[in-house]
Amino acid sequence: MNIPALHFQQVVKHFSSTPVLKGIDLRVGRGELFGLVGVNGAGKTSLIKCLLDFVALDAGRIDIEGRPHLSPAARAPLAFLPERFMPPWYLTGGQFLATMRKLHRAGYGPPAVEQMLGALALEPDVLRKKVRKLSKGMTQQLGLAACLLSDKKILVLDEPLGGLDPLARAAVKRQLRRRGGGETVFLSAHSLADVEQICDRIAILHGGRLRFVGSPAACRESYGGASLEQAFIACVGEGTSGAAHGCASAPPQRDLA
Ligand SMILES: Nc1ncnc2c1ncn2[C@@H]1O[C@H](COP(=O)(O)OP(=O)(O)OP(=O)(O)O)[C@@H](O)[C@H]1O
Repeated sequence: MNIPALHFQQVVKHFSSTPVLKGIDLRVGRGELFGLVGVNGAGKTSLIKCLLDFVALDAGRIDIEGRPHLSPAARAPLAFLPERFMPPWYLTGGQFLATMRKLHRAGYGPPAVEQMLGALALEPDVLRKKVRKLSKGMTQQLGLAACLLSDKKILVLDEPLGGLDPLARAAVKRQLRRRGGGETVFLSAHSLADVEQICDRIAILHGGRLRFVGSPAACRESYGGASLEQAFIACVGEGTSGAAHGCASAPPQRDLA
């Protein structure tokens, strides 16, 4: 049997009495580059937090490579880049990467670091600078470098492309597509052009449910529109109750997975 890298089953999450995730079913295959998209506040970060056991599920289950996500051993194959990445301010970039190498129990040395920084279009002097002196984009790139160097099988990246300049974004996308070890990537993003370029499949989260799961091409086909952005707008506009980012009734779902 083909065990998925990530398997969300009827995942429900409320914050106070507000339902954010209303029963998410999703399989992410091994080696897939999977993009989670949705409007601001749709629940993308919440789903990622559920996966990482940063918050408890109200119902449902998540398996990582066939093992319940609540077990620390099940989460061992994950490397994570948070949306608002803030490494310890007092470390230099080099010290941060060395710390992450230990935490990830990875075996890379200075040549791999140098190569990764080059591949991500990041100047090598980030290794000498204190991270508090790095720009937001440079800090994010440093976090991405730690994830990509981690030797972990599943990379969970919350908006890894947000806030990067066009050069850095192109370099990160190239690196994500090129990843050597066949890692699974589960990322959230807002730029649908980026998602279309790099993701094998996407899921559109809206109103607490998945409206669509499938390839970007299938999404365009399903919802029409010349671009994925137009298809996305048609998808999240369909069947809404008029609530800002939610819908009162169960919306239609086109699950092409
Ligand atoms: N700790 C929390 N306590 C209460 N409500 C929360 C908490 N975390 C998230 N929420 C709410 O859950 C909803 C989903 O938030 P979430 O951050 O998951 O959305 P998102 O899709 O990642 O948004 P964005 O694209 O803006 O980053 C929002 O309404 C948010 O206010």
